[in-house]
Amino acid sequence: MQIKNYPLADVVEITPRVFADERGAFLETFSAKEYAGIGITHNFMQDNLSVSKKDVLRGLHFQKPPFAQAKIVSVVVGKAQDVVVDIRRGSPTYGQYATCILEAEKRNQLFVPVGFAHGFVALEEGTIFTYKCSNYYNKESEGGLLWNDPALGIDWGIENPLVSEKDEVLPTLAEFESPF
Ligand SMILES: Cc1cn([C@H]2C[C@H](O)[C@@H](COP(=O)(O)OP(=O)(O)O[C@H]3O[C@@H](C)C(=O)[C@@H](O)[C@H]3O)O2)c(=O)[nH]c1=O
Repeated sequence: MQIKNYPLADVVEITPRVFADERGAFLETFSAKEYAGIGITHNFMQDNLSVSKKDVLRGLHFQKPPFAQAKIVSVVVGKAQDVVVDIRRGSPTYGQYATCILEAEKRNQLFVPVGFAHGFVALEEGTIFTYKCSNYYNKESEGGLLWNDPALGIDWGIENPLVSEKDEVLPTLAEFESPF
């Protein structure tokens, strides 16, 4: 398992060890024991999967406490540009973002801590994005930030993403009060 730290504290990219042989490949995508060794001690309660057309952008999302979620995100088919924004009040990197290309071929994962807004854009047709969540979905606890807020200045790498109506009306950083 390879670990890469990011400039935003607690965000970690994990690349599990892949055992390749003449049949194909095998890897452990999660092990509570191994991940606890790098500080990820959450009790993961829900696994999600989404399928996206090329240029679909989902985000930026989070759930408010007491339904806040840490996530381990990855791509099993295709490729996505993943983005996390630090919304922890008092954090030295509040309002800053980090980005990571998640690729089925690389098998890499990103750990998204509680206190981050999360989104991604699908870079290939039929991108299948999977993630583990440390809390259950709770509709009333949904929150978000506007993906193209100039104050965030996120370079999504594409011109005209396909964004849901719900995501087009999320607040900007200036309009928003972080629950974290
Ligand atoms: C997230 C979620 C959605 N749903 C339902 C609600 C809705 O009818 C349908 C689609 O929901 P959304 O449009 O919110 O799906 P989506 O835009 O893919 O939402 C996801 O975006 C990424 C960036 C994240 O980080 C996730 O945590 C999640 O917020 O699925 C659930 O039943 N359970 C869930 O956990």
